[in-house]
Amino acid sequence: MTLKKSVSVFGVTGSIGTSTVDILKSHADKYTVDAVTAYRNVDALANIAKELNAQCAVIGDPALYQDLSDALANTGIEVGAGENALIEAAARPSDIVIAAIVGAAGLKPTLAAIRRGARVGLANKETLVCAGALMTAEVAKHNATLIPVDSEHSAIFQVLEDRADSQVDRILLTASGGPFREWSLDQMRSVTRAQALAHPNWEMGAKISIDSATMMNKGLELIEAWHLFPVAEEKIEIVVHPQSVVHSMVEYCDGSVLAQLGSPDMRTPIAYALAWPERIKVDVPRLDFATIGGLNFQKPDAKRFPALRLARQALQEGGTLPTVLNGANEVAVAAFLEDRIGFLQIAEIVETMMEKIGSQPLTSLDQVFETDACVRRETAVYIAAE
Ligand SMILES: NC(=O)C1=CN([C@@H]2O[C@H](COP(=O)(O)OP(=O)(O)OC[C@H]3O[C@@H](n4cnc5c(N)ncnc54)[C@H](OP(=O)(O)O)[C@@H]3O)[C@@H](O)[C@H]2O)C=CC1
Ligand SMILES: CC(=O)[C@@H](O)[C@H](O)COP(=O)(O)O
Ligand SMILES: [Mn+2]
Repeated sequence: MTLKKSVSVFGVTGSIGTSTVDILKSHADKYTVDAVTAYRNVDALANIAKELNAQCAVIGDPALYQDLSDALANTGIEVGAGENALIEAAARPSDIVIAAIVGAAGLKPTLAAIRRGARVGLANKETLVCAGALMTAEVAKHNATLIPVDSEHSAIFQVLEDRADSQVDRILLTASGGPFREWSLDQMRSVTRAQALAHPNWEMGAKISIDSATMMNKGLELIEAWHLFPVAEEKIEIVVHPQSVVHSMVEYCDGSVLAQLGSPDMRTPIAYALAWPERIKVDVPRLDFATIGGLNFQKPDAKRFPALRLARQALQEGGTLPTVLNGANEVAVAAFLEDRIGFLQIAEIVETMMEKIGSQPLTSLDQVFETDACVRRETAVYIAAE
């Protein structure tokens, strides 16, 4: 009989969070649940905490402490609220932490889990974009384990094994191209919020859906891949693959290309991060190749999707530039979702902030937090003045 593993889920009310809940419920013989967290969604958090028999529930917004306490009264579930409570929850001794908070808000709790040597299933790509080198150094220092949950990075992780950089010729990061893959720049000028949120293949939270539509998601994933896998930046290529069936590929020095394929359903990579190095059964739709018929691949269009160029520039220049790119993008995406700016302005604003703020050598995590806060302030001021 194998011992059950305890799991904490940060961002449990979100798209990745609820897919994780689904797997944990169907494998209750293998996993217990320690901490679950959300930001403002008290009712959903309380219901999930009760359903999973969690030990502890934390709400990010400190003003909602009493609401959560009331919702969990007489359950025996510990309750916390605010950023420090999120960090404390990550420091609790669960075996596995699924890091699925959206945006740079996920950085500090993820860091706390890494610092106690946990296994972290990382969905929160912004953590690696903002502070990749510092985070991977923390992983090594504390003997933590980082398992990518992002579908492309899970694919690469599954086919890369422990190959040395010298044996890898290319990492081929696949991109759906998003809802505007075939739209002209003129058409893209008047994109609505609803059109941008309608991803062709994946059901995801609002922020990453907009990132997919601008293809900034693939830019963030380029930076994420570079931090996760030991290859030179120029060996990471982005290829548009509209079906999102091939989740990414690795080309080796002998010409072999290994790919991981599957239905576009995040329960597969989440389950892999939970069960690694084993696999567990997941009830996802299976691929029917005869019905799919064909798989297509094409070059991304850097003119219509400037976010790709900006992300590669941030990766090449390094320092705090990826932090600037990420912070400006988060603020611009929020402004687009509130109908305060147009779709094409998102990348324009990111580019302006990268030029305005520039890059400093990366020295400490405190510097990352300060840069992130400064970029957010300046981007908000810039948007308000536009
Ligand atoms: N969705 C997907 O398929 C994929 C997502 N990812 C990455 O995973 C992460 C999560 O994405 P997704 O699940 O789509 O996002 P969602 O918006 O669906 O969920 C976000 C979660 O984070 C919580 N949250 C939001 N803001 C804060 C904050 N300031 N402090 C604490 N918690 C917060 C939300 O709580 P509340 O509900 O209370 O607001 C919610 O639980 C992102 O980094 C994304 O890029 C990667 C690959 C695929
Ligand atoms: C499911 C997942 O991993 C997302 O990051 C997805 O890849 C988004 O699709 P795009 O390829 O359109 O960015
Ligand atoms: Mn992805």
